[in-house]
Amino acid sequence: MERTNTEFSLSEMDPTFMSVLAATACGGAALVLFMRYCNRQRMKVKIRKARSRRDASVQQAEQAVQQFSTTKPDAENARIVSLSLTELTKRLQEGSLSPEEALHAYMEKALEVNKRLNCATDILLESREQLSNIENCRDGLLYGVPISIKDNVGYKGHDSTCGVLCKVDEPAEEDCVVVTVLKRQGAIPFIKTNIPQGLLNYDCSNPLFGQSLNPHNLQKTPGGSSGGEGALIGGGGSILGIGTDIGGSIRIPSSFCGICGFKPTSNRISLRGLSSCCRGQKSVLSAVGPMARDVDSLALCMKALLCEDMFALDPTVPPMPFDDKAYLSTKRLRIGYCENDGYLMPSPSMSRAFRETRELLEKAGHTFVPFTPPRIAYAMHELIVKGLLADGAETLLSNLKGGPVDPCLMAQIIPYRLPHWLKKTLSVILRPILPRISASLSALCGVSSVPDLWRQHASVEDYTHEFISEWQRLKMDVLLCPMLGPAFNLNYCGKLTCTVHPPPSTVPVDLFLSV
Ligand SMILES: CCCCCCCC/C=C\CCCCCCCC(=O)NCC(=O)O
Repeated sequence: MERTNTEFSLSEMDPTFMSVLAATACGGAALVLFMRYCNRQRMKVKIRKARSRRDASVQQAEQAVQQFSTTKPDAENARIVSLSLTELTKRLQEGSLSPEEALHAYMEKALEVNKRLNCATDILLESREQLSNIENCRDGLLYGVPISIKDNVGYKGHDSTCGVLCKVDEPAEEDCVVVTVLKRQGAIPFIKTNIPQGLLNYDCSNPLFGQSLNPHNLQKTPGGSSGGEGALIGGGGSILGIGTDIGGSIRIPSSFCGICGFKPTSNRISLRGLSSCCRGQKSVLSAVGPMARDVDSLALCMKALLCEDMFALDPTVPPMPFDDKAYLSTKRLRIGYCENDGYLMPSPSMSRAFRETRELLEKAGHTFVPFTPPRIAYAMHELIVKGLLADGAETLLSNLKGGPVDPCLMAQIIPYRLPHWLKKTLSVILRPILPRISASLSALCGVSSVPDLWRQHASVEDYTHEFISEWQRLKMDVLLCPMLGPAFNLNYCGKLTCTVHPPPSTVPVDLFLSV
């Protein structure tokens, strides 16, 4: 057969051209490999830097504690860290205990807990400098109380990493509003605590600081994302901590670690100066709140925060002080209850805890009415998942760029990374057999346009009113519902958000209340 003049074989090509082609290909491949190598080195340097900074602060704190114990050998540290917050504040205010003693007792205990649970990301050595003018805060509600803050709570001169590499070496220029107000109330932030990478997860591990462990069982997670707080407070290394919560980040670690946590309405406490990996997301709002050993401590912290200072520093916060009358009221309540929302079934131990709580409250004279949250599957997929990831997870994924993905997040991230068309196709194929996975995959695509985002926001608004109307129709004062728990195994939480069915549990649990 005759050849056309456009056909030619490789063997007939000019050897010089061939060599240039081969050299270009090799050079290109070498360049890619070199860039990858450089990127990996940069990544390692950042991780090493963050860790060594944390380790150096731990070492300096150990020395400070050592030094203090030689100058004050009779300090009753074990006794100090066993006091409740009410007792501690009383002793500090009457002067039978100094802020210096309280701080060093807690620093010693926190360092011990951190060794066991790996829950600290930074020790705030400035806390010792704060002691020199702490007398100016003598009238503060938290005068001399050492407190812990979650990694993403801005503290001047320190990183708020959110567990991602791109936020290393980006120290806060100022204390955030919450820290400023707490300091003015006499509190002494002395430690920052660990989080899961990107904060959108219920475990507590990231490539910078590693995995935090549960204070009651080292095989389990403390939960997330305020997991370092849960571990530290549950382990006795802090008496009061500050966490943040969008979809359970205060409540879940509180449940897993056997402590109390409170998620106020968003913007009841200022969010100014806090770090996030999905800033600007407005469908499911974040909130700052306290975590502690008992409910009275949560109330005291809320009371301290809801003051003129906060309302002046962040005028977007409604100037509503803490309602002492409502908190102290002994009025019988009308309590809505929902043991099973039909979407996530509580574990047997959590059901038992729920029923025992209900019985106790009924005996105390409170009235119970059944409450069913409206359209729960729709709310989960269309409002929560679609809202949190309205951008198709682009912002979260861009925050993870340039670094390894933590094993606790991997299962959750894989579907986020699928191309849009594949998520949509899989969603259609899976609809008849796995309707929840199908709905989640569709929601993971996010919104398609600005009008679609507005529609999503409008749907959230409508749902909120639907929920409130049902609450009002039943004349409820509060709602009692179970919390996720007991604590899960390490690395399980990312899979939970993928499979969205209840975790099997054989661990007996005591009564953990989410307030
Ligand atoms: C096979 C495909 C199914 C994939 C389904 C994945 C659905 C996951 C969607 C969203 C994840 C939601 C995680 C929410 C975690 C919230 C934690 C939190 O409150 N963080 C906020 C904070 O710390 O401030």
